[in-house]
Amino acid sequence: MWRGLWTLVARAARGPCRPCTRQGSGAPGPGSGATIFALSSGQGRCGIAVIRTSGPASGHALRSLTAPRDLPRARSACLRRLIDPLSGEPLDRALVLWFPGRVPGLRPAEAGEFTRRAFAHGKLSLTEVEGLADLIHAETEAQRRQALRQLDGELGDLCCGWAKTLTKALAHVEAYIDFGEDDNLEEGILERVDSQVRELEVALDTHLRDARRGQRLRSGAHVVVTGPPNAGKSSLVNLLSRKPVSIVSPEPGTTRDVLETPVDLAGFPVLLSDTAGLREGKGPVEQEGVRRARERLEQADLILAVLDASDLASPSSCNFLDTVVTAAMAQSPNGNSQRLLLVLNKSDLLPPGGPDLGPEVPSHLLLSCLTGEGLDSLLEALRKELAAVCGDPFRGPPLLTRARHQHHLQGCLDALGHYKQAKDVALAAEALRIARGHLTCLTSGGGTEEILDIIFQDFCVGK
Ligand SMILES: Nc1nc2c(ncn2[C@@H]2O[C@H](COP(=O)(O)OP(=O)(O)OP(=O)(O)O)[C@@H](O)[C@H]2O)c(=O)[nH]1
Ligand SMILES: [Mg+2]
Repeated sequence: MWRGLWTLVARAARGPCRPCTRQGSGAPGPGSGATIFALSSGQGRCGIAVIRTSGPASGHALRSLTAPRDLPRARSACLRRLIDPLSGEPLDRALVLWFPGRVPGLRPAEAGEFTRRAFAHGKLSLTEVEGLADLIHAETEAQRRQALRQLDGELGDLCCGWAKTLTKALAHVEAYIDFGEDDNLEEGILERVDSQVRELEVALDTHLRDARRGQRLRSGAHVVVTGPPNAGKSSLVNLLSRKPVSIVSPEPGTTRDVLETPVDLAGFPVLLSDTAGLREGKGPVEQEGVRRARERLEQADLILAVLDASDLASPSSCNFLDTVVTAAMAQSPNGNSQRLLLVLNKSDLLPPGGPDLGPEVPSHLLLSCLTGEGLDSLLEALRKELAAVCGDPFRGPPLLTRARHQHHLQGCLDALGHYKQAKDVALAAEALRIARGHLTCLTSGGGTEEILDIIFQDFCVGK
C-alpha cells in the first residue's frame, strides 16, 4: 500500500492535479485542504504496518489501491487485496477502514502534520501536544503516567483556572478605569484584586519550586554510585541496570572514569553513574578519576553510597562515612541538601548475627550484589526517593516537565510583581494583561470578548 500510495502521488504529479510540494522548494506551501498520507507505524521491517490518509482524496486513493475497487461501508473494517494502481500487480492484503470526509490532491504528510492539524482545529492545546510527544517517548511507567496526565489536560486545566482568575481581575481593573467615576462601582474593588493576585502568587511560587522535579521526570534523575574502592559499586550498577556496564574485579581502583547508563529504576527514568572509588589517588590517572567522581557527586540528585559491610572498620570505610555520608546527611533540609541512600553491600560475607555496627553507622540497607538479597528493599527505597526527586506522577498537582512551562509561569509571576509595584492603575492593568498572556501560552483562549463578558456580567455599567 505504501508503494502504491507513492505511485499515486507520482501519477498525480504528472497530471493536472499536482500534489503540493514541500515548503522551501519554491513551490506553493502545502494547503490544509490537501489529502495527506503517512506511515503511522514504525519504519523498517514489521509484521503489520498502519498507513493513514486524511483529506478529500482519501476515498479515491483507496479505490485505486484496493480490489474490489468499490469502497467498503464507511466506518467498518474490511479485508481487501492491495494492488499497484499502475501495473495492477498485487502488493499485499490489508484491513481497510474509511471515514467519509469532503475535498482533492494527495501528498505525503510532513513530519508532525497530523498532530498540527489536530492542534490547529483546536482539538489539542500546545501543552497537550507536548504531553502526546512525551507519551510517545515515554520509557518508564512514571514518564508514561505523567505524559498521560498532561495529555488529559491537567496542567492546561490548572493554568486555565489561574488564567480565569486573572481575566476576572483584569476585567475589574478595566471596569474601574472605564467606569469608576461615573457608575459608582462597588467599593474595595481594587483591594479584592490585590488579594486575588497575592493568592495567585503563592500558588505559582509553590508550583515553580517544584519545576526541577518535572524536568527530572522527563529527562532522567542523576543517581551517582559512590564509595571507597572495592565496595561493590560497579557490581551494584550492573545489578540495577541488568547489564554489564562496568568492569568488576577484586582489584581496588578498577573503575577510573565516570560511566553513565540510562536505566528504569522502580519505574522512574534515571541516569546512573558509576564512579571511581574515593581514596587519595595512587597515580595521576586514578587521581583524575577521583576528581571526576567528586565533581559528579556534586551534581547528583540522589547519592547511592556503597560500603563493604564486612569491612566497616577499615580506614577507607571510616573516612568515607566521616566525609561523604555524614556531610550529605548533616545538611539541613532547606531544599539544598542532597538525598542519600547508604547501602552496606556484601552482606553474604557477614556472620549469621549480622554486621558489627558501631553507633556511628547511620540508617542503611543491607544488600548482597552476589546473591541479590536485599535488592527488593533497595528498589522500594529507591522508588520513594525518586518519587521525591522527580515528583510523584501518580498523585499531586501536575508537574512542569518543560523549560517552556517554567518560563511562562515565571513570566506570569514576574508580571504580578510589576502589578504590585505599579503606581498607576493603567500600568497595573497592563501588568495583569502580560501575566495572563503568559498563562494563555499554557492553555488557549482568553480573548477580549471574555473580558467584556465579565465586565457586563459582574457590573451593571453602560446599560
Ligand atoms: N561476596 C561478595 N562479593 C562482592 C559483592 N559485590 C561485589 N563483590 C566483589 O567485590 C569485588 C569488587 O567489586 P566491584 O564491583 O568491582 O567494586 P567497586 O566498588 O566498583 O571497585 P572499584 O571500581 O575498584 O572502586 C569484586 O571481586 C566483586 O565480585 C557481594 O555482594 N558479595
Ligand atoms: Mg568499580
